[in-house]
Amino acid sequence: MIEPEWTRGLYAITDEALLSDDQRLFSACDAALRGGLALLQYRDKSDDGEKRWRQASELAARCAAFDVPLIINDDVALAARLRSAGHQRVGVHLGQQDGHVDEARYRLGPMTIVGVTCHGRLELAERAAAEGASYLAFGRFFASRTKPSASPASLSLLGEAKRFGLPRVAIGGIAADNIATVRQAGADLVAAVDAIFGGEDPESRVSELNRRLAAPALDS
Ligand SMILES: Cc1ncc(COP(=O)(O)OP(=O)(O)O)c(N)n1
Ligand SMILES: Cc1ncsc1CCOP(=O)(O)O
Ligand SMILES: [Mg+2]
Repeated sequence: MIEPEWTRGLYAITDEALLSDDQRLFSACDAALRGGLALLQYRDKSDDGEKRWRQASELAARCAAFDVPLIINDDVALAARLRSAGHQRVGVHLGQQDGHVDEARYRLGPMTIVGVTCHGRLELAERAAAEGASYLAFGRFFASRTKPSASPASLSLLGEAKRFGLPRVAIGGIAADNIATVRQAGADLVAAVDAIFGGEDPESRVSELNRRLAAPALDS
């Protein structure tokens, strides 16, 4: 089977503190998309529904121009609304408290990308795979400025999770100096907030991360 484009590479995640208004958010995401992303996630933990709809719809259009799927963090209803508005390549990322894969699939359609947080636990990955997740996200692997409270995960998990046959995402404190480590350990996708949006010039940051990601993993 030919793997879809989105199953390997860099996965950028937005942050409302780093990208605090529409102009910053859209220009940083455009720059990151130009640098070369496999996926972009809209992660906004506010409860401002009007802002979330406005920003997510604009990002969905921008992602479509680059043929990159947009993943909505936490919010199946927002993803469903975007899909109803014609944004077909919109998926969702679910944490352990964010709802069930089968319900998300029912609302969003069978081909939708539904990613699941598995922290550092293979039994969560096993369950998510059985429920029909599209990818399994593990982490955090390093200290994270964005989410310092995230529980730590061990790198060996990435190799062990190969048996589920789904793209493995590594997240948490990943930057230019450690991205090759998670790739070598088996990550198919590498997710990052701060390393992409935590400073100037997301396009160069993404290009540099992609350059370092290009080394083949030991298990592929
Ligand atoms: C790709 C990816 N992996 C993990 C997470 C974390 O999801 P969750 O555990 O639900 O925590 P919040 O992001 O909602 O704070 C993620 N968002 N994306
Ligand atoms: C959402 C999330 N879940 C685990 S770590 C993390 C934050 C990742 O951000 P950063 O790449 O800045 O560590
Ligand atoms: Mg969540």
